[in-house]
Amino acid sequence: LPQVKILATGGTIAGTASSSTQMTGYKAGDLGIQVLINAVPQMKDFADVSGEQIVKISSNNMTDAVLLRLAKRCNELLADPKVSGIVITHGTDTLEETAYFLNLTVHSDKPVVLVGAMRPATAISADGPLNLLNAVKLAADPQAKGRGVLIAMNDTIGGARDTTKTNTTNVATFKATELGAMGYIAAGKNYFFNQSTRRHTSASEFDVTKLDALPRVDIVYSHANADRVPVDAFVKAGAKGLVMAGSGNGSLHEWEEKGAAEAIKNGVVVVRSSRVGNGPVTVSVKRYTDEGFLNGGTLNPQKARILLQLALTRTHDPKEIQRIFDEY
Ligand SMILES: NC(=O)C[C@H](N)C(=O)O
Repeated sequence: LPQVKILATGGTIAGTASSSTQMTGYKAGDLGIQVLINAVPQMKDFADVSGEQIVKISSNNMTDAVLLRLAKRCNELLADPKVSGIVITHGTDTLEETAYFLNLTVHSDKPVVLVGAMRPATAISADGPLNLLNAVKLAADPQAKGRGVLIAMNDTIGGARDTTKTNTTNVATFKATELGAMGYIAAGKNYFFNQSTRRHTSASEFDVTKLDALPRVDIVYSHANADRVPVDAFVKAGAKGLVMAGSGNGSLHEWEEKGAAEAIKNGVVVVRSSRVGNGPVTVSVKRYTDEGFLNGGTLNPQKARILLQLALTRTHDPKEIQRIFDEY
């Protein structure tokens, strides 16, 4: 049987509540990985499974330090020819960020699959056990090789780059709304249809082996009447980069634009992204390009932040960073 390692970080998939009907206000990350493995003995028919507890957190509390630990551990484990794939159990709130981070920092074609749950382990119709079984089968499936980091949730295979959490509580929350799912899990099988054309895993230039911290990058959310106060505060806090969650095609209020343009002059790298959720942020108003703003493409603000952090570990040259945003 293929060897699949499960790295556990907590989340609702390991969450417990005081009754089977309690779907909110539960304790995320309560159960250890062995309890989750014991609850799904069916996994043993498909893979030789063993677990490792990395942290036990609700994923809204994810940190750069844990991301780095996960990437390093994945690279170590996948370098072992005996290991076929990795599953990471994770809270759903920031699962897409961890998935994209690993998509850029794991240098292997072997499958790495992120999985979580929307209902705690103690809930009626808990979604965790089947999601976990699906994730392990996907990590053991040679078809899943070379596609970048995957997300297995609700019988759907999502790609790390384009999949996002779209609903606060529903089990059908992970979607790549316009770019689409990579595939389905149906009748016990994995079916692949789509693939990302962007660089990832083995083709990625990012190497975190020697890093123990990441550069500070903050997200500024645009809105009517937005001024420069958040930009100035982040710059003062030491931000090396900013992602602007602009309106529409990365449009900024002229008041916040002024602050951000000044930050660029002082060496902060500023990427325009969008709060809209679909479509590329492109060169729009020529002035933005003249002021040195970079275009975030189709990455949502939280993923643009991850890519900008990694880009800043390699270069501060805006041209190079725009090249990175165009390729990943
Ligand atoms: N469904 C979940 O997993 C939500 C939880 N707060 C988490 O992200 O850890």
